Amino acid sequence: MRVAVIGAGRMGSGIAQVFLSAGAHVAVRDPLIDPAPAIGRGLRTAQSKGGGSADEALGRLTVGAVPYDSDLVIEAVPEDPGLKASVLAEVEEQVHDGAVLATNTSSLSITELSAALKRPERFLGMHFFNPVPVQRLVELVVTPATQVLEQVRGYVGLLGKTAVVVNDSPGFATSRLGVLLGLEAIRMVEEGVASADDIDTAMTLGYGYPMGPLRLGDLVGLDVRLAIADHLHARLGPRFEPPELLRWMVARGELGRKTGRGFYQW
Ligand SMILES: NC(=O)c1ccc[n+]([C@@H]2O[C@H](COP(=O)([O-])OP(=O)(O)OC[C@H]3O[C@@H](n4cnc5c(N)ncnc54)[C@H](O)[C@@H]3O)[C@@H](O)[C@H]2O)c1
Repeated sequence: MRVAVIGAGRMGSGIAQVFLSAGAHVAVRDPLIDPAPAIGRGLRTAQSKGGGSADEALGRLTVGAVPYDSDLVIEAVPEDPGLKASVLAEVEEQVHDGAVLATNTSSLSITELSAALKRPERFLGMHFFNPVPVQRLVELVVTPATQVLEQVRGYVGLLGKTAVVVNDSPGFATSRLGVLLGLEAIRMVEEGVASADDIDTAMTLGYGYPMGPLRLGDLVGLDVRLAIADHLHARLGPRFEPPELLRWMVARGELGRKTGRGFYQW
């Protein structure tokens, strides 16, 4: 199979790596960085854990042009609707009519992005999670026009990952539920119901979550959490209104692990 990945940052290089590991030919296009070193490092790590030959897989990587005969093109450029729409429209012209186009957006409307395309029936969201080689879920986000779901479900199976299917709606399934839980946990700290540590322990030991919602917020970045909450608040209404405590922490630069302080000291 032939896959093209547009944008080779954190997500694009991971997506390229897992398709190479699954035996695909992969072309990667990024105007700013050479993706080969990061992908090579990822493939060598996978090899050391029992994966296939990194050198053999790297032999199937090309950098630059998107091949006309690509089966699947995955866009992973920054989260900017105008940039994504123009990249998708441009690449649609460069591949054959039967190619599938996918976006790795984590928050934008798939329906709105599909307005830029001539073949919206061959387009959907393929939401991978970070780090791509480790995370087992791919959220497939479809519009009423999408006709390539079963084909793409097969591609996810080739990667050894699990697909869930979500109709295009704000926050898809993952952010909508994950952010709601995180916001309520912050409101509980704000109201003095319990400490951050006790709220997280309640969910890890009581409900079997691998990580509590406040620790997860610190890892994701509280500024990122706030931006998603603002987006969902605007689209889905008051139940996503960000708590004052979250705004206040972000304003003070308490963003979680990346600044050394959030609900925890890092
Ligand atoms: N980082 C995450 O945890 C995560 C998780 C799921 C989804 N996403 C989504 O994945 C997408 C990419 O995120 P990321 O974290 O990899 O970003 P990133 O900033 O690490 O990488 C984006 C890459 O796109 C490149 N780029 C910019 N303009 C381009 C163009 N016109 N053509 C080709 N490449 C171009 C940049 O040079 C950069 O290397 C975003 O839509 C983001 O919302 C991110």
